[in-house]
Amino acid sequence: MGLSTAYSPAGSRLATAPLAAAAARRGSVQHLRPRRPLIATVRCSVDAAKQVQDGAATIAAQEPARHKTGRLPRFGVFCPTYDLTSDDKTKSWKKLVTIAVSGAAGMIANHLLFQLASGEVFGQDQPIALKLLGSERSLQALEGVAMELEDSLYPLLREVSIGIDPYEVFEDADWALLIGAKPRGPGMERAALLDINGQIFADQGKALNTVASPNVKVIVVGNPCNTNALICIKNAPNIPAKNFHALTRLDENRAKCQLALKAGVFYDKVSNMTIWGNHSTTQVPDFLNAKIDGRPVKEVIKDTKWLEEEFTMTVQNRGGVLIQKWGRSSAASTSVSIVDAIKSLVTPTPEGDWFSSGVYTTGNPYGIAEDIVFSMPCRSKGDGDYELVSDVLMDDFLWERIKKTEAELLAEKKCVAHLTGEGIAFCDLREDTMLPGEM
Ligand SMILES: NC(=O)c1ccc[n+]([C@@H]2O[C@H](COP(=O)([O-])OP(=O)(O)OC[C@H]3O[C@@H](n4cnc5c(N)ncnc54)[C@H](O)[C@@H]3O)[C@@H](O)[C@H]2O)c1
Repeated sequence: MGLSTAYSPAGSRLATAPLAAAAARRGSVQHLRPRRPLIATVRCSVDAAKQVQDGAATIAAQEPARHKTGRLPRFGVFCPTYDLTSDDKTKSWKKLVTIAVSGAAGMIANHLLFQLASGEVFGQDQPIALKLLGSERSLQALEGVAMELEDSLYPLLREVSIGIDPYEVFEDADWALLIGAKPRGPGMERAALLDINGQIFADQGKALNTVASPNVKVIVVGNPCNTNALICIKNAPNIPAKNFHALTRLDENRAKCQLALKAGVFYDKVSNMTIWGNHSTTQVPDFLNAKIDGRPVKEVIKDTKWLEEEFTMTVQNRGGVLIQKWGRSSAASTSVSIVDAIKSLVTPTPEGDWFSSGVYTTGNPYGIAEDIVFSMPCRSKGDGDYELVSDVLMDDFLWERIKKTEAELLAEKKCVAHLTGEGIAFCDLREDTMLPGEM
């Protein structure tokens, strides 16, 4: 397939010139770039690929350099020298799409990266470049991930690079899938988690603002994902707020599964499933608007008590129960739901249906508080953008619960005021609603 491997030495190519160009494109709002980390991004470049024609020769050739610099060569980072227009099979492929993934050495990414590289997400004519962001601690593991990608011979995977500096890894990204976050340690207050992870997403929002494609689409997975997405939005004023999503698709998929099981139908018969609000136990799986085989759920499942109590609680607590059983948070099904979330934005939503995503509330037609990230029903033409669905039913049961999850998000917002430029944080989270998927 003509992929040639470039084992480029760590720190060999710093991104100062491209960064300046990206900053110039952006115009006025600039953020001061934080201190460059000690280990710079290992970037894929055709130059680097040309340096080496043969992997064994490369390693041998780099040994002296390694001894001189004390740095190890980075494995798994590659870019091709192969010309895509040179044979019939690849001639009709689309322009390369650059996808940045944070937390790339983590459990969710370990599934997701291979789904992305296979063409399952963006299509079999869409070549991709993967730019993997890890923490300093996970850099070596990141090399292992990159090596596995390389060894999988995915024809559509044109480049892999790794790094720990978001200003380098997010450069020119068309998509940013922000998975990396710190898990909550034993005894850690939820407010402390909001602060620690919020700081990560403030930094990453600034980096996206400065170096990513101006129309980058961002999906925030790391928890607490709604508030992390809000922090990103506030730190990336040059990117439309509409481009940011917090992942609630896993909750939607869980809700569809439970309804299908109860109704005794195949899961693809369940449509119009909305998760409202926060990706936490206050989330609201909406059985009022959902349909089974085109009919309102309440016409098919007449057991209202089950819908209001068991169904709702099962969906809300699914992540926590899974952790108890599995000993870790959901990874494979989360990855599948990220794939679903992206596909929902790049393919037209089937007529009459919708999907759930945590999106920015300003201008929403439901009367939900403005300026938070709230899961709501969306439709897309398949162009990466979405519109909110306006024709939804509301009743007292649904509205009461929507207000509860809204109150939680407004309280979370106050906890991170120092990260959104809105003054001094004041954190008064009444209940500790364990986040599905959170350790
Ligand atoms: N929204 C959802 O539906 C959903 C579902 C499941 C899990 N999650 C959340 O996703 C996150 C990741 O889950 P996981 O199972 O992959 O965790 P994991 O611990 O296996 O992986 C996280 C990775 O992120 C890295 N990391 C930490 N800080 C980073 C930073 N600043 N930049 C880049 N990388 C960083 C870590 O080194 C680690 O490799 C968690 O916050 C989890 O709660 C969300």
